[in-house]
Amino acid sequence: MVAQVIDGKAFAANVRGQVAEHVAKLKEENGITPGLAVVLVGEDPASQVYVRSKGKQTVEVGMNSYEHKLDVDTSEEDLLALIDKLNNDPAVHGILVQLPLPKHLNEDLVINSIDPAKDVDGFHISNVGLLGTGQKSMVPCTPLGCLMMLRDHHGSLSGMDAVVVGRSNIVGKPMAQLLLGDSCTVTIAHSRTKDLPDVVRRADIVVAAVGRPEMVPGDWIKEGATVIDVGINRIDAPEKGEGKTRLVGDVHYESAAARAGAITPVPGGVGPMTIACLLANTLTACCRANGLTEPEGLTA
Ligand SMILES: Nc1nc(=O)c2c([nH]1)NC[C@@H]1CN(c3ccc(C(=O)N[C@@H](CCC(=O)O)C(=O)O)cc3)C=[N+]21
Repeated sequence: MVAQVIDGKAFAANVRGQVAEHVAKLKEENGITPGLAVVLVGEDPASQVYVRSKGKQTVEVGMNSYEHKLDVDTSEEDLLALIDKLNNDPAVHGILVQLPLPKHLNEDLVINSIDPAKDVDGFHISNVGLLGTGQKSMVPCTPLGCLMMLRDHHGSLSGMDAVVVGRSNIVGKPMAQLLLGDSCTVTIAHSRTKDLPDVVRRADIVVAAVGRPEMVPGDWIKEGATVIDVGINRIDAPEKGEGKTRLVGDVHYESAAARAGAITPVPGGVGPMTIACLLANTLTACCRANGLTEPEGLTA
C-alpha cells in the first residue's frame, strides 16, 4: 500500500480560513475582536521562532496578538502577577505560557494560575478534568488537530483500535481521552510497554508522540493503518552539507508510508495544525466569554 499523505499544512490553512471568517463576523455583528496573549520566558531560539509564527498567524486571522517576553530569570512572583493581569484583562480571551519554563519556575503552579476559561492550551487541571469526564473544556491544541485530521479522513472513528505512543500531559494523555470520546479502543503505550512493536501492529490508528526521531519503523505499522506523527525532531543532516540539519518525526516516514493507508508528514503535518487549533481555541474562548454561539467543527 502507498499511503495517502494527510496534508496538515493545507488542512491548517482551511481551519485558519474558517477562524478568520468567524472573527470577521464577530467584529461586524458584535464589535468584538478576540485577543491571544503569549508569554515567553527566556530566549530559547526554537521557542522564539515558534512564538513569532503564532503571533503572525494570530494577526492574519484578524485577532489581536499580545506578546510578553520576559527575562530568563524572571521571578515566579512576577510571572504570576502578569498572568493575574491577563486573567483580568477583558481584551485577552486566550493565554498561552510557552513551555518548557526555566527550571526555577513551577510549571504546574504557573499553568494552574491561568483562568481555565482563557487556558487555550487546555493544560489547567480543571480543563484536564473536564475533558476526562466528557464535559465542555478547552482541548489541548496538538491532540485537537490530530483528532480533526482523523475525523476528516475516516468520518467516524467508532470501534477502531487506536494506539497512542507516549504518555505526556500535553499530547499522549489528552489524545487518548479524545479518541476514547470518539469510541475508539485506546491503548497508551510508552517506553516501558512490553512488546511495543506488536502493540503498535494491532492499531488501526497510530499516534506517535514520544519525541524520539524515527523510533517507529514501518514494520510496526499494520497494512492500511492511519499514522499520525506528532514528533518534530531536528537531527543532523550531513548529506545536506556540513552543519546542516533537517526535521524528522517520531515515525520512520518512508518505511511507514509504504504500509500505512494514510500518514502525516513532518514538517507539514501536525505542527501547522497545532497553531491553527490554538487560534480556533482562542476564538472558542472568546465566544464563550461573550455568551455567543461557538463555531462548529472547530472544537472537540
Ligand atoms: N504552552 C505551549 N503550547 C504549545 O503548543 C507549545 C509550547 N508551549 N512549547 C513549544 C511547543 C512546540 N510547538 C510547535 C507547534 C507547531 C510547530 C510547527 O508548525 N512546525 C512546522 C515546522 C517548523 C519548522 O520548520 O521548524 C511543521 O511541523 O511543519 C512546531 C512546534 C508548540 N508548542
